[in-house]
Amino acid sequence: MSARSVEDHQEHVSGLLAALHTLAPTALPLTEALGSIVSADVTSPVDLPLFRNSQMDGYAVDAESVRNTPATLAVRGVLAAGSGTPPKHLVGSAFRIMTGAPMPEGADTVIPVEDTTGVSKHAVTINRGRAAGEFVRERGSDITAGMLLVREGTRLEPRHIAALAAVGAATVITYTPPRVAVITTGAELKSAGTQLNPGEIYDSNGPALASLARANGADVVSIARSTDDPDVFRELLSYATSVADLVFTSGGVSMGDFEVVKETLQPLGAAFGHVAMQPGGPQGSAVVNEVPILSFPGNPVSTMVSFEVFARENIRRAAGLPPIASERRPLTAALRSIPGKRQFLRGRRSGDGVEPVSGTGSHLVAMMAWADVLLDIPADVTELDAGTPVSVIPLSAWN
Ligand SMILES: Nc1nc2c(c(=O)[nH]1)N[C@H]1C(S)=C(S)[C@@H](COP(=O)(O)OP(=O)(O)OC[C@H]3O[C@@H](n4cnc5c(N)ncnc54)[C@H](O)[C@@H]3O)O[C@H]1N2
Ligand code: MOO
Repeated sequence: MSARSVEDHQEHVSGLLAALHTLAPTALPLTEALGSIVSADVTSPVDLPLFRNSQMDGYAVDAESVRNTPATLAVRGVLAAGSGTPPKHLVGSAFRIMTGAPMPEGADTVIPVEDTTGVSKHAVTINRGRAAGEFVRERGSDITAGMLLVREGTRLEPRHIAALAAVGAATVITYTPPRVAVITTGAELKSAGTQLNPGEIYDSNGPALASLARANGADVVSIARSTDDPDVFRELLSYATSVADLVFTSGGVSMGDFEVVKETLQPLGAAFGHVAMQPGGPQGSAVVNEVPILSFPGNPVSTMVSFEVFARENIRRAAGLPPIASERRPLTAALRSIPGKRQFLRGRRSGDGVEPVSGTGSHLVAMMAWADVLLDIPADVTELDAGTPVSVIPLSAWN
């Protein structure tokens, strides 16, 4: 691959990842669906309430018969919630009725038990009348069949689960999170929490890429680390492509003597080259066992910026998440930028503006933790005065 602009490489990567957008949706049992993203509008198959029922424990009557109180009425029976097909109401009589019980056909009002005096099992005195319709929950007064219940793109919260359950949906159709595998490379890498020998460092790209993928809706199915031995890398790659829809690698793509990613993937038809950006210049991509591989440079900031610029929006779209829009904010301080490369500098929102928070070095992983945006500086810009509006890319996946 010859040198490319960021836009050209974005287009190339989006082409490689096109299959992520056609993953078949998943039908999830409601009890497992919390937090998943609904992949198509859900309309209600039924009216809610399903039938006309009482809002109170009391007596179902017709309003007309209790207009003048006190009024003593014959009680024809007791209706509990779940009590089946409702009986017919006879004008001037009452049924004792519980909250949620179907209203007798023809009754139009419920008198709460507090407003009555029991005379006997078969008679009641109503002490206060009510207007027709009071304390009656009409069929369909919440939602009617065919109305929109949950919109496509909704992240399911408990209240959505409640509504779906209420209309009798046992499952909900959700986006299938793309499965992502991460392979970091480098003989110098150890896991956090272990003892380092001289020259070794902790692997931050594994946790970084895995959590970036997860935060943007992916299902991270494997995180592995390879030495610089091509056989080890090949084996990890073979496993990763058997379980994932997309594989990220980090490191081993530049000009050194031990570039295991490049060495292994190039014979398989991978493209390696330079993208006119900093950080994240060296980039590789391949398709192995029909699975797209994105090979990011090993420097920690380069890896994270590569994810943000090339992978994030593709994963979000596949997962059903909305895009994260860039913002325009005035710089709080002047800055300089390298000519010929699009710069993604680390910045932090400050009031309505944005301040640069780090040097340009792509090893400055701790400084990046202070940033909440990337300042997106075009390739042809070398100097910007304080107050100049710049495009900024939010880093947080959670809004
Ligand atoms: N002669 C040249 N050297 C380099 C060039 C170049 O154009 N000519 N480009 C530089 C740039 S820019 C970058 S970015 C890096 C990319 O190098 P690699 O992708 O081959 O990455 P490594 O050499 O494996 O590692 C680079 C750096 O990052 C550290 N690293 C690697 N993996 C991890 C990890 N998982 N966690 C934390 N840190 C990691 C590694 O120790 C190195 O310090 O190449 C430049 N060189
Ligand atoms: O392209 Mo590298 O990412 O600048 O350090």
